[in-house]
Amino acid sequence: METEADVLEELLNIETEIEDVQDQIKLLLERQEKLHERQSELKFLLEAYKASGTGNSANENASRSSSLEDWSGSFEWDSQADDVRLNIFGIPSYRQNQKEIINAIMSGRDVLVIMAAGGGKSLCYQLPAILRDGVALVISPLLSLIQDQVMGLTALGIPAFMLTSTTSKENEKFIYKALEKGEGELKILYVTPEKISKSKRFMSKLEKCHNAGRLSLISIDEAHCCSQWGHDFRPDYKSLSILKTQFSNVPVVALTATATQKVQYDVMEMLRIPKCVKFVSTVNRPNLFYTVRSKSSVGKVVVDEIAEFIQESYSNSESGIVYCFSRKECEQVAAELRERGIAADYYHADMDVNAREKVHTWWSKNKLQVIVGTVAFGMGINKPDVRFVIHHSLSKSMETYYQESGRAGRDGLPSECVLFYRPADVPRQSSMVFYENSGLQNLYDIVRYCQSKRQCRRNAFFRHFAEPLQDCNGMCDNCAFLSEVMEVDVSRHAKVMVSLLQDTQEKDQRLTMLQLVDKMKNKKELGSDIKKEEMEQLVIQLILDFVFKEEYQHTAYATNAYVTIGPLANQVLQGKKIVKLEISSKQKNKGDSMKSAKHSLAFSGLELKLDELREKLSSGHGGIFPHSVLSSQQMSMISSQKPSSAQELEKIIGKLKTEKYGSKILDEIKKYTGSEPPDNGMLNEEEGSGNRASKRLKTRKGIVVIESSDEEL
Ligand SMILES: Nc1ncnc2c1ncn2[C@@H]1O[C@H](COP(=O)(O)OP(=O)(O)OP(=O)(O)O)[C@@H](O)[C@H]1O
Repeated sequence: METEADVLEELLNIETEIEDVQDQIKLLLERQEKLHERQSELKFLLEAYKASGTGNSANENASRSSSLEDWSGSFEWDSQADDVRLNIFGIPSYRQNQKEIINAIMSGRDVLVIMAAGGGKSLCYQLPAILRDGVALVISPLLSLIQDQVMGLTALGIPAFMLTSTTSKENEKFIYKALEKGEGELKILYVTPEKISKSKRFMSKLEKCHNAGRLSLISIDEAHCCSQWGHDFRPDYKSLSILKTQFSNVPVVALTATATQKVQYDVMEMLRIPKCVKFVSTVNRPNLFYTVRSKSSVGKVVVDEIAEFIQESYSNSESGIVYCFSRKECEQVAAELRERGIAADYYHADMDVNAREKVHTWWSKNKLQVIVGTVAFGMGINKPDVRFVIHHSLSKSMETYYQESGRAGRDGLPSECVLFYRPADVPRQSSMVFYENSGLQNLYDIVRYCQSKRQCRRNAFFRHFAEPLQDCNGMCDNCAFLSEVMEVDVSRHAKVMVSLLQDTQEKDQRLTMLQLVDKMKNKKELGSDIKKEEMEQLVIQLILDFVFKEEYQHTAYATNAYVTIGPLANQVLQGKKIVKLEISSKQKNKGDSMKSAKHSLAFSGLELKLDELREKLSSGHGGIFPHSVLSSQQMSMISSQKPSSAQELEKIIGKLKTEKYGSKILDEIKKYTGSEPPDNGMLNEEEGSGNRASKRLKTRKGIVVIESSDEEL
């Protein structure tokens, strides 16, 4: 006979089960959304494969245009464009996609350009701006970016101006006259998006310029700021939709370094350019070496390790950035690096503009080696020779990390990106991003990147940006150091953890991640077979696997993140879900790892430069260098990495004398020139008749072995 208590119990059980089912439905719906997203990405990829007609070559698909139109052919402006490129910009040849983009713009089409940092986006709109009649309008989000661009263009003798809060009355008058009446020389005008959204006066002058047929093109830099899904949404970018509506016959060029499929669609919609020609270059940055290092729970140890890394690897004051989570942390880390003898200063949004500008300028002029910044130190950094970007803590998404780490090596030379990861940093970030669109999903993606000890870091980027995989060439820690990683079954630990958390919740109590790990220490039945750090890793793994979830509580001062039971917790309790953790069985000596990384970097740097030499030497000389010196992948990797001067070459190859691989490459050179390199001075290129290519090789080798040379390549 059922009693009232029995009924009540069953009712409670059913209610709990309903909640459980609802959680699972939510989870499945989220999963469905992700699958839909991936489905459309894969369809896009398939189209790209078909368009290239290759079916399976990742490299050939690294650069994609959305339409089958051929923009690489001959156009009537070719010779004029070549002339401007060479004689005004001083650029000897186009990089991947540049010519095609210029041709599409010159043909009057709207264009969306996705090109990695340092890829050369500016030329794509600046060159057509010079070729086309009239004034090109460029919208760029930051004053500092605009100032740099205008300064650079002015130095090249191009009539470029900006209309911002810093513009003098005199210049403003000149600009308005030029727009309205076509008086004076104005080819490129930079404004911030606020000008479009807030200045009626400016918009009316622009309209007059357009009505007189003098608005040549509209370029929108950092176009991802249009999208709420992007990592840097700016409300003022929304108002840019007016441009295409008002000036429908003027080509719009939207440019950004990164945009997922979702962001691309969003940008096209926002800017009203649905039929634009899309040029997507690879996100691959072959010169960047990606590493994730485990981060100590002791703050001083982390700074010690960062300082050691900088002093060991970049003792010649090579520039770098250290990204921190908070303003306070920035100031602290900068001070501690200074105590350790490193010229470092901090940069964050809480400083006044002058102080920030001063730090940025000092760093740009190499008077300061390291900037320790928050995300505020972001767009507008165009220093080409940043050799390392260190993340003192986790970024909030893969996109943000790609952008921030991508500030390294814009000059194409080998550079390092190191992320210090500690599971305890996850709740710090999650309590900041959980209210953002897809904030947690995005954060968990980068957390997966950090937790993995096996997956190629580069592949994680390719997957994230839905791009065909390319070879990493050993340029990430997981590919370069095959440390022994075991997949350990920790289902037993997970079960105990779930029970513990359930018990706590039943008592109406909450636990943070660290409190949960702390309580696990007292569970004698588990022994001590997994360490505290691994236990932390396990909590995060369980969050990623939907066994746990994070919940937030606001206090007057902060938002706290707690770990609570997630939709798949019962599966673990019932033994239906196996939980595995990647654990390094033999921790590699960090010093050794970094040294090998340096060798690997130096080697790849040498190969980059040697391939350049090989290409140059073999052209017209029947191939003096054998292909065996370099793999074809390395050669294809090289083609986009051209050193522009002997100085660049020298810097890399200067290591020949000391680095492990130097002698190997010297031997190769000897083999193919048949002689020792001259150990003083350089051979005159015009000297002698004999094998000129071989002499030129010796000449290059002169650069290799001699400290100084100003010969241009
Ligand atoms: N075809 C080329 N050959 C050699 N150098 C080039 C070429 N195109 C551009 N560059 C140079 O490459 C550097 C980076 O170019 P640019 O500033 O346009 O990059 P970007 O794509 O805008 O990068 P970011 O997104 O980081 O701002 C500049 O110094 C530029 O002069």
